[in-house]
Amino acid sequence: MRTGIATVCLSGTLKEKMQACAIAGFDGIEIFEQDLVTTPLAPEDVRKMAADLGLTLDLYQPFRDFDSVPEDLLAANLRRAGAKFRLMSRLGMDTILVCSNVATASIDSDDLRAEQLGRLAELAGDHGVKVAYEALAWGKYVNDYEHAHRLVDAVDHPNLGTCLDSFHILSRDWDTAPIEAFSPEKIFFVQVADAPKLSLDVLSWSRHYRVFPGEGQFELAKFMGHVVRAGYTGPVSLEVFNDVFRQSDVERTAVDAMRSLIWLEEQSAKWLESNAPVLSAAGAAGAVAGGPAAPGRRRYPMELATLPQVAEPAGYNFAEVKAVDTAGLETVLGQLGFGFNGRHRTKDVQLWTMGHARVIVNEAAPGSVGAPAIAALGFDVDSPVIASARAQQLKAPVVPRKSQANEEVFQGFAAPDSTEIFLCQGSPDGTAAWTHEFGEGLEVPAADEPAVIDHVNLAQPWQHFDEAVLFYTSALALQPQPFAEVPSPTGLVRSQVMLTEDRSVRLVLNLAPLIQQDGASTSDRSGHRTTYQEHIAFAVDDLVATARACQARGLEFLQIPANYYEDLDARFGLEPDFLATLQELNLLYDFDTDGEFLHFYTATVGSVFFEMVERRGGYDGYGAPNAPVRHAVQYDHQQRRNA
Ligand SMILES: O=C(O)c1ccc(O)c(O)c1
Ligand SMILES: [Mg+2]
Repeated sequence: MRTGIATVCLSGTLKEKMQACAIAGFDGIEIFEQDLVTTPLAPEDVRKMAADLGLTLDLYQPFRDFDSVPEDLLAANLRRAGAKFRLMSRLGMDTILVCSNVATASIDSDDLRAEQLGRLAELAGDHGVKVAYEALAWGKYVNDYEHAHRLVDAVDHPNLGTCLDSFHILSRDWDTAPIEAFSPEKIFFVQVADAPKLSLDVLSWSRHYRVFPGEGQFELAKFMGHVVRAGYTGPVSLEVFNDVFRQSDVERTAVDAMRSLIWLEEQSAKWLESNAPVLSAAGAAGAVAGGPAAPGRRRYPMELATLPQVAEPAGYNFAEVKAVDTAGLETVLGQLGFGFNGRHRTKDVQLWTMGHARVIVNEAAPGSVGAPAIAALGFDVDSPVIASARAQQLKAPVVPRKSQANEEVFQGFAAPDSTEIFLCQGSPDGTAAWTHEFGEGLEVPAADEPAVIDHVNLAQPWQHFDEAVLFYTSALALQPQPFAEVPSPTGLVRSQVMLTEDRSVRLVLNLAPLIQQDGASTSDRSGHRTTYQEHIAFAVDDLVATARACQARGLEFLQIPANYYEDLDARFGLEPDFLATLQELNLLYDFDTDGEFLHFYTATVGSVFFEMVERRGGYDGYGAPNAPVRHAVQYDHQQRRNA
């Protein structure tokens, strides 16, 4: 698959964008007119720079409001087109994108459109260039890709074809299957963009909220499957208008973009394999009569690369918190019921366990880190080597892990928020071999609480949220859920759950408010996380008993306001004794058709706090109605601490 990206996706000057695209490994680019008009480089210099960088210049765009116009305007439009065709020859480019007309003063006649597009195709032919006609989702009369394609067929000129842009097609919910019947010579270009499902007018949605494939909710593998089956072999090019990407670090965004195409290529191959067309009677000759046709691998003109295959992780292996002064963390873990399982033989780290929940406390060198924070997560996978190869092919940055002989070597990567992700060998009984490297001979029994890590909640810098969704989807095979928005005193917190089918891994990504509670910015320009509160949640069988035991050990609970319990009672009409117990112990509660949820939070240590949860029945959420209470109480604490 030939990869491409439109310059409009990225920040910076044309030169910076081109360099970033080359570094990220793109085959080619689309040049947006704005980027060309505003560059001091001559078209010939742009052409040379692209050649030097190994980039093809695949598409010049956009050319607007050409069709469906009165005769006098057509003459002006043809003159305008001629100028652009001459510019393209200086750039060495052969394809221009022409969008369907959005002007209200245009004329609704397909005959007129076909005639005018025919004149444009003639002129393009004279200049040796090609016109790719795209139906904008908000085009005045042409807003459906099949309509655009019918016009192209009616004109039937070798210099006129269509541009298929997944956004314009999927935002309107058009069926993508008819693409397969298009003649591949008439598909001049394919653009891909994903998007979250929003109820917003389609133009605003398109211009501000497109995201890279895998970061939104469109069925792009299916779209691509139909494109591949049509026989298209040209570039698959990202065209993502996004307010965040346009102001983020250009090289980093280009890598995120490239990752999305590598992933989409694999997903498209998978879609084709699992949706292989049933062979016709003639095609199935030789197959057992009447039997189902074998869904064998079919070859298509476009070659699709695949990646090392990984299953979803089987669970959390460990969570690691890091601090210079670890005393506060040790106290809270002990009060929660964790047992100290000794120090590592060669590293300055401690192991704390409760049931199968393992927390590593990393004693950082003075000055190396700020407040205590979540530093790393370990996931159980079938094969750490295969999972690591996959992550590397998806351009995940490798983190070196120093280790001595006889010690388990973890394969590790930096997630977009700089949390280190380690791929560990899973075991059927949930144990971890590496724990032998801790406290040899010092057999401290873990508490008898059968706990596991239920979920981990990580704050994401605002400019890397979408990148994180794609990272965990593509590298770790977690499934993104639709995002929610939680009101907090510092803003609306975007919260998105990533999970495995069986829920053995639940990872919650929260968009850190721009200004955190102490007034500092949550991330510096490079996107490194500073100190937004994050947490690790453990699941137990009997939360009330756990809370009482924690209370007896002196745990400082997050104090929940009385108003909350009045509201709970109003909403659920709880049994008075039960309600009194919840209030006495600062427990939060939720109920839905699947089951019940009880949970509590600890006070915050540095930027980390802990949560204990009990899931009853099939409750699958996280107590979302309680999240605003948690945010408000934590904010209040912070204010008082700062006062
Ligand atoms: O938003 C637009 O106007 C616009 C322009 C060119 C495109 O290719 C496109 O998909 C949208
Ligand atoms: Mg487009």
